[in-house]
Amino acid sequence: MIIRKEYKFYAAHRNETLQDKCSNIHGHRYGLRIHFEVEREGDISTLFGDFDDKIEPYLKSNFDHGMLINCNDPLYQTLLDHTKRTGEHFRLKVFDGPTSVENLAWIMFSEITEMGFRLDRLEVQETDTSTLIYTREDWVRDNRHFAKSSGETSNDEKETSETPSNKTV
Ligand SMILES: Nc1nc2c(c(=O)[nH]1)N=C([C@H](O)[C@H](O)COP(=O)(O)OP(=O)(O)OP(=O)(O)O)CN2
Repeated sequence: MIIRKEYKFYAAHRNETLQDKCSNIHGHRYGLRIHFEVEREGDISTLFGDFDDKIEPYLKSNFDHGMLINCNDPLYQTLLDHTKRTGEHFRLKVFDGPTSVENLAWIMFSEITEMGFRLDRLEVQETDTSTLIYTREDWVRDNRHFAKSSGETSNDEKETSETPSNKTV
């Protein structure tokens, strides 16, 4: 059985690796459709509120009204220097690679799995016309890829030992 829950957050980012408009700092209203695998016990499965109790604070503290940033982007150091100089802090979700919707989906799939949920798929809508549908198979394949690229043995369903944002897709 699948329960699909919808969430959204607003965040800035840029893709400095694309030599086009996307290398400018810009923002999106990211739409999420999270497909949770659930089992019913008696008349009901997981309560809808049980998902919200974990996902909403996760999005608020990590993403909403923040910036997705590649730690290899020179802009990241600029932001850190600003914080050092002024004491002003920003909400930054740090990626170890470009802040593509593919990398975002992998990080979120991993971190929501870490909360104890089992996901069937995760849909991330970045613009009015573009949505990434990221399945469990995609996630397992990415885990193997990252494990191989970091020379670790991957236990398929487990994310690699490093935190998700230390990897790129
Ligand atoms: N495969 C991917 N392609 C693109 C990504 C991505 O993460 N993965 N990201 C972008 C940029 O973030 C950009 O902001 C969106 O690009 P754009 O071409 O404007 O996207 P749409 O055509 O979907 O936007 P509409 O406003 O709906 O026309 C680019 N590509």
